[in-house]
Amino acid sequence: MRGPIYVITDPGAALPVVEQARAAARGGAAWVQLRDKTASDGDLATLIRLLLPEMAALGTLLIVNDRVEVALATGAHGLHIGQGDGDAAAIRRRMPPGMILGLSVETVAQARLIPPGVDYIGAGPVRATPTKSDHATPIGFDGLAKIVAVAALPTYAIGGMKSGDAGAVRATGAIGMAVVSSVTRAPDPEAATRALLAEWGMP
Ligand SMILES: Cc1ncc(COP(=O)(O)OP(=O)(O)O)c(N)n1
Ligand SMILES: Cc1nc(C(=O)O)sc1CCOP(=O)(O)O
Ligand SMILES: [Mg+2]
Repeated sequence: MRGPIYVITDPGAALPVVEQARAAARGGAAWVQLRDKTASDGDLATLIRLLLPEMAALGTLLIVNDRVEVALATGAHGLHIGQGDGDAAAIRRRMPPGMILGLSVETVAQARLIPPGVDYIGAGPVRATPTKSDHATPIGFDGLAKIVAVAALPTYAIGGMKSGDAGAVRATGAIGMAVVSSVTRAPDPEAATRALLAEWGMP
């Protein structure tokens, strides 16, 4: 199984997205997700093609948020979609073998309906967060534990996750945490990633 720290980039942070991704990978993030609602498909594809070999060399998976066509065209390691981003089963059928598909899950009811072919879920928001203005109702750690139990898939906690949360996340059965601001808005994103990893008992 993949490591516990999943970093999602933020074009609103001071550091350029490309440097956020590099810092997270150097710091030991198992996953980096490129999330930019406004970038053109062309610019996003250029960024993915630049980062893919760098991420692969560091053992980090590069995941694309939302953009099915861009993820497929660039050969990204994976794609992350939310409940409103399309039919996961239909998208899976278009993906080559080995490409990773992640799905957001906000409720136990959604967890019961995860189609085959989803590789992992991001469950949340655990806490309310200003990073995603349209987030669902926060589920807390209790809600997270219920989703983990029903989904029976590798689960990353998301939404307000920060230093000090590793124990509570682990207690729910989730395998890690997905973070935006805890890393991308830290003074030193590489060190912040490393510190989160250390809290999970990873070197
Ligand atoms: C790992 C992970 N989990 C959840 C999300 C949220 O996806 P979604 O609900 O589609 O919202 P947007 O990120 O598209 O605003 C995620 N991106 N990553
Ligand atoms: C991208 C995203 N998805 C969420 C969900 O609940 O599905 S919460 C979120 C933003 C998480 O940002 P931060 O780590 O800064 O709180
Ligand atoms: Mg989405």
